[in-house]
Amino acid sequence: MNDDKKTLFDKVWDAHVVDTVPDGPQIIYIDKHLIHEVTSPQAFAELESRDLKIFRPEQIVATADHNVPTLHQEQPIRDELSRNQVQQLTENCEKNNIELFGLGHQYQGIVHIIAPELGITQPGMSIVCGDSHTSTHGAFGAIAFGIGTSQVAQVFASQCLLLNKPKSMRITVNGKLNENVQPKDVILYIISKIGTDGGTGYFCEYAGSVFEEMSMEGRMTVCNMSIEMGARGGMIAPDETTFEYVQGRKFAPKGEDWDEKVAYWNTLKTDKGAIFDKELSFDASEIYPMITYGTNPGMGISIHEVIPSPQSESEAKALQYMGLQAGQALSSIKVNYVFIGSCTNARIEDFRSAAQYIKGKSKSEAVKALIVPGSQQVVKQIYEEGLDKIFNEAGFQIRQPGCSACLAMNDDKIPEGEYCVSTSNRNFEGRQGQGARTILASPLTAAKAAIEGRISAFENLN
Ligand SMILES: CC(C)[C@H](C(=O)O)[C@@H](O)C(=O)O
Ligand code: SF4
Repeated sequence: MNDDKKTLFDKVWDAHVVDTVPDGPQIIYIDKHLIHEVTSPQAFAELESRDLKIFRPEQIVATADHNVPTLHQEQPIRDELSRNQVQQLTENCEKNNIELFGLGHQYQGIVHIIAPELGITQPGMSIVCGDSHTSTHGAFGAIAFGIGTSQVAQVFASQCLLLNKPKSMRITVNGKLNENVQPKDVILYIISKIGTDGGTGYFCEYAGSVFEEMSMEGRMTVCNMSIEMGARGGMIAPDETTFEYVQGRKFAPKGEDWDEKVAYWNTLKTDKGAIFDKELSFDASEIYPMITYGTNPGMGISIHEVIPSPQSESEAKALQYMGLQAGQALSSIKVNYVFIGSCTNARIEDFRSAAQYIKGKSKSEAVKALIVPGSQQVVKQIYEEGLDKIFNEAGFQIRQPGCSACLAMNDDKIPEGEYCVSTSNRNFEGRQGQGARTILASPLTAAKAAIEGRISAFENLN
């Protein structure tokens, strides 16, 4: 074993170890704690019941995203449960001096979209949130992962977590991506190959030319879905692309502090010869635009393939739920909804790529098409760049920021039995509404499905 050689994960982890239980777990310091309205109330209540104070409120950032409506956010929330949760978050933040970007705030949005865009997410940090898609922030070379509500309380009280170090895994993708392949397709492809438990027990580093050449927003899309292959989190070594993205953002380091940070961040790379517990590699040229046809994100195929035969009872059940049959062509599915949004794909680049395709076209009459920006800042960009006109002219509806139809926790639900081509990350039974049928895809593929009312391959594949 090459003990002196460290992985990117080791370097960031080791820098956060406060104490080690001999042959046991370690106490890890947490730099940033993100919270939202769904998983924080019980943790606040626990602290209160034990008469404990929030240890470092200045390291916590809150937003309201999961159950907020995406229409008329300026009005009181109609749904009682949602209204109470959002109200409770506001009260808890006020009481405990926690920065809240709540409804109506210029920085409000999906927690995994706002932290990076505000420069809160930085390389080398440890970041947690009571939310599984916290893995998104790993795109910056941070150790970022979702935690349960009792751990949220632990971090509130101590700014630390007691953790066992996960195993290490590296996924390398080299080569040149095919035309119309987006970062979403890369991660859907990986999950279709390794399955939804391929990363279980591991923290995954993505390496290779494909990720090196990818934009920060694309890297976030990839890391976001690490959790869907079972990994604790995913990360990508910070580089010039990362620094350029972070520099100048509201909470990014400035002046001398910036130079010092960049010097440190430059050291955050896996050493040559460092050993991973598991290594996988894929060839970029084999990746085509992807879609899912089942009820887990691993049930994915290239867009020009037909629905495969089920390999297990659960796959057969998934096909039944989806109303699909082995051998069926994707083009025969009548698409009812298209949802471009969620913490996977609701950043400006996602909307730019969709708008570029949509420009001058009209959506199919059979399709309801929703554009749900990930944050107020993304909304602003959409209007500044004139993308709103493209979407409106094509018959797409632009909503206000929130998790929206990614999960059926707010008003944006897909009706039973209907098909939704969605840029979100989960296609579980009932995820978008009871009986709703979710087909995961990239923003570009989703935009195309909205125009055509069906799923079809891009020209270069015909
Ligand atoms: C509500 C929250 C706990 C949940 C998660 O942890 O991921 C949600 O964000 C999701 O995507 O299912
Ligand atoms: S957008 Fe979807 S996946 Fe992301 S945090 Fe919200 S509910 Fe979870």
